Amino acid sequence: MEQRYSRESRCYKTARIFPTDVNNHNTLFGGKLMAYIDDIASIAATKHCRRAVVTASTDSVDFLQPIRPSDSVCLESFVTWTGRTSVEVFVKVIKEDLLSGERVVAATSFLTFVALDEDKRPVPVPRVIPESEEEFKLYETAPHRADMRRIRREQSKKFADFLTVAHPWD
Ligand SMILES: CC(=O)SCCNC(=O)CCNC(=O)[C@H](O)C(C)(C)COP(=O)(O)OP(=O)(O)OC[C@H]1O[C@@H](n2cnc3c(N)ncnc32)[C@H](O)[C@@H]1OP(=O)(O)O
Repeated sequence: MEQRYSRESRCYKTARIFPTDVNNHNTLFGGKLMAYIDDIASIAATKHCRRAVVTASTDSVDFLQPIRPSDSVCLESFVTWTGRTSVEVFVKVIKEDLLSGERVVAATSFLTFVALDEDKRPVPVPRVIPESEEEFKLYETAPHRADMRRIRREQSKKFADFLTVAHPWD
């Protein structure tokens, strides 16, 4: 079975916070950060699988600290765990006060991507191998998150079956 190190999927993105990126609290708009997260996570997933991938779920996004226009924001992303055809990707968001240099973890996120073959069907992915302390911690705790995802997915499907597809104006 093919395998790859977590570091082989690692990628980074650093950005300034522009006036058009902030909300009415003058902090980074959550939707903007989520777009950055999905973007960088999809790159990490693709680097690991070297195939087309789709986002199956954004499992969690925890906004831990507000990000201000005086900060830069640095996102780091890598594959932490693999199922048969899916990969779990972790994104760490570090904000840095550009004048003082102080850095804080401002947000964390887990996402699941599924690799697809040429016919858009799920296809097996290479196994991931952790190396650093952080990668091991994320790898060891992943089966629990995968169980939670499976339960949530089943609940989601049942809930979707219950929901009406009628438009409110029908
Ligand atoms: C990069 C982008 O912007 S993509 C755009 C947004 N994403 C999309 O449009 C994807 C829409 N969804 C789909 O196409 C499908 O639901 C797929 C491809 C994600 C899954 O297809 P399914 O037919 O349900 O596949 P299947 O049941 O075989 O599951 C395949 C894998 O996906 C995982 N999976 C499926 N749905 C979810 C979910 N909601 N959350 C987490 N994992 C999931 C399964 O656990 C399985 O993983 P495993 O093989 O590692 O055990």
